[in-house]
Amino acid sequence: MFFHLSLSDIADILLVAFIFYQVYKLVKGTVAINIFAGIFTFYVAWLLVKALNMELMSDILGQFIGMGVIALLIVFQQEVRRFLLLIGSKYNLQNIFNFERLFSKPSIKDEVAEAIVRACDYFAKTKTGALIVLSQNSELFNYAQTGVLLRSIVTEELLENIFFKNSPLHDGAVIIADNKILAARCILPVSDNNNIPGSLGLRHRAAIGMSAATDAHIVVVSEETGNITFVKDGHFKVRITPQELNSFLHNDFTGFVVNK
Ligand SMILES: Nc1ncnc2c1ncn2[C@@H]1O[C@H](COP(=O)(O)OP(=O)(O)OP(=O)(O)O)[C@@H](O)[C@H]1O
Repeated sequence: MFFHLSLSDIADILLVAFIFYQVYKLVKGTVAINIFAGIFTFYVAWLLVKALNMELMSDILGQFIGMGVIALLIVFQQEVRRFLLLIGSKYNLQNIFNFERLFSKPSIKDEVAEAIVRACDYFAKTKTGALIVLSQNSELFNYAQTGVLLRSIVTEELLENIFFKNSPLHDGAVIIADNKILAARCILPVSDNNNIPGSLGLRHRAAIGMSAATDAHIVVVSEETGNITFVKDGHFKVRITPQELNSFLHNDFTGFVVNK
């Protein structure tokens, strides 16, 4: 079968691929990826029934897709707004062609892990509350935007300065992405899980909520007890040692006992 591929067809395909990539990058590692996958499956099914000339089925699916777009816009109006804002932001334009990130596995640099471990050890000894989010595949830019964007290198001194009680940035969470401190004073989603022990307050609930909503790993240091807690996938391990923290930061989860 011969088909003609014009320049505008190529531009069309590239544009669609580009938009899909941007949407995928935005939702990768968050719960929204499931919604994205669901919509995509629905759309493919619609194309299939249309190609097979199944008129009734394609009509029903077509109606659903037409209404679905409006429903999605209403349900996700905040996210859509942020997404549109994001497109024009300087940050995103700098990273828009970063295809490398899509295929590379996130890894933490030794010096970054070391700075985090030393700072957390200091927080534990001085009973300084801290909340540090480590991005994995998701950029977490939406969450970073709730705080103060820093984009600075990770040092023990800077982390200690941020969480110092009188610092204007000490409230909320620090987000570390791509081995940089992306933002401080960020607001995280608080978990409403009833099984979380009452001894764990809002800081820990925010860490657990964040780990359930995204693929991020979170380190919490309690102001009350000085305990270091590591959180991932909605699970947490309380009272970890600096050595354990170092292993977990390097994605070695031997000994990560699951608590819910
Ligand atoms: N949604 C949130 N996002 C980010 N940070 C939060 C959030 N909720 C609370 N925090 C941080 O947690 C602090 C309050 O911690 P709280 O004492 O309630 O928690 P905790 O888990 O008992 O911790 P600690 O053991 O340190 O007392 C706030 O000052 C703020 O810095």
